[in-house]
Amino acid sequence: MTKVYSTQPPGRVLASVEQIAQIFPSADGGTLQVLDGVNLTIREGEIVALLGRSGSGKSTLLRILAGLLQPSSGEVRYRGVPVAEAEPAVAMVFQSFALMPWLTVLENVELGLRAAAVPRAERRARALAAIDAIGLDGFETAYPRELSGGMAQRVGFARAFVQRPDLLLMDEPFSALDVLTGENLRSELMAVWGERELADQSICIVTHSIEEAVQLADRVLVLGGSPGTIQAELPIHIPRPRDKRSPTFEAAVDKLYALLTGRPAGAPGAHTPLPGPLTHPLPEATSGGLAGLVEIVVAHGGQTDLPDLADELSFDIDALLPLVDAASMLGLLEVDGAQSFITDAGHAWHWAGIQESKASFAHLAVTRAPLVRTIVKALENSDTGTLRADFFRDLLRRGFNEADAERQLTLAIDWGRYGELFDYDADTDEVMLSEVASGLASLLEPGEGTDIGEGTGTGEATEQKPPEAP
Ligand SMILES: Nc1ncnc2c1ncn2[C@@H]1O[C@H](COP(=O)(O)OP(=O)(O)OP(=O)(O)O)[C@@H](O)[C@H]1O
Repeated sequence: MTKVYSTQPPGRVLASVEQIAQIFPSADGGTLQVLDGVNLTIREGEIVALLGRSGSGKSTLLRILAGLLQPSSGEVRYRGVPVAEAEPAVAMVFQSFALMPWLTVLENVELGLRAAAVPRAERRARALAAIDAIGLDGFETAYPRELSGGMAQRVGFARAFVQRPDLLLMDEPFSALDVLTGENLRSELMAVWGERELADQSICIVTHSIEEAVQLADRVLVLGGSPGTIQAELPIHIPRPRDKRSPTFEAAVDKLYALLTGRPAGAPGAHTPLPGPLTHPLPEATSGGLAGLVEIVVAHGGQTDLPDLADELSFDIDALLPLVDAASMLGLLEVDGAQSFITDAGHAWHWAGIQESKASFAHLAVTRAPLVRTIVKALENSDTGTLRADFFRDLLRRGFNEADAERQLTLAIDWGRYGELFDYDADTDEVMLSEVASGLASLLEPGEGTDIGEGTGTGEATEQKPPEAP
């Protein structure tokens, strides 16, 4: 029978990180602070989920916890002893499976034991038992290329189990799988883990899925902010197996949803940077997606419970997050906990004719979306109303990596084009101001704050720096 674990009295501390900060070199030769002042403990026998949005530093924190990455400052301890290198009692499962393509399933599973110099016969016996436990019998001689994603991740689990770790670290292990395969493997993992005899084995799983966190964890830590810190902790006292439709499950999802969408604790404060493109990135939502969300909320009478809406649309709730964030950044929706309400601006935008709705979107984007505002302002301050897109890419790379900077620019161009604020010519790689935007100049007086692109000329914009760590 499956062991029903935790929500039991906490065991002894297995692993802890104290005051961790992580600073990476960024593409432009500067630095990018990903984590700051992170503290967490993992106790024997508990399952902890690290929940956060993309880029919040979850994987970085997990690698630090595993001893695979030395933090810029702070300390990692394992059973009270500072960790200086990869911790042998810790095993890791990766989103990308990370299998050796030239080795068979059996050889992949044996690999860690080989490195630990476990004798051949014991190695083989343990690997076969782990393969058996995770339902891979018959695939021992297969190569990774012959396996489906779900089977490949089973190898990832077997490779971790075979080490008999005290702490299993998992970095979004189900997110590369289709929904059904992921769901199935998640339940099997819990069954296999639950059958194991040792009561002190722990799991720390990184996820951006609220439901996955509630499904698996005894405790959910919400990582967020820039740089990332632990912003909230929610114990999940729901007996296993957990029913997604139960009121307690739904209440936990709502709570986490509110924590993820809410303002970081303590904000705004004296050290809170002014809203700018680097501190307030555009959420991943197109103008078309925003129109769809507003349409749906209007159809629900102007108010909807977001987890219910996700359910209704058969979406994982976190798929809605960027759309909801974008709608609230633009003032089209207001979010209170898990409830969202259409605002007057949202109503006006929805019911207006095409030209009018574009004009009201333009107004909202210029006044409320920092990157759109920065682009309009920089274009206004150039003689020709045209600038190379690289100018904006360079600015964005002060706070984002290459791919995220490009995504931000693409989103801003989509919003700018929809509002007819500016256009982009892919042949010349130039961004051009439209006439509509010129009329919005009065909205761009100093004082409303952007951290790049503010000032009277484009030269000044390049001198702006990413926000300093408080
Ligand atoms: N070795 C590195 N060098 C430079 N930057 C890095 C490095 N590793 C991570 N980063 C950057 O740190 C930030 C946080 O990355 P991380 O992978 O920890 O986030 P995450 O929350 O796990 O995101 P996701 O859910 O998208 O995987 C990102 O901007 C990433 O590009």
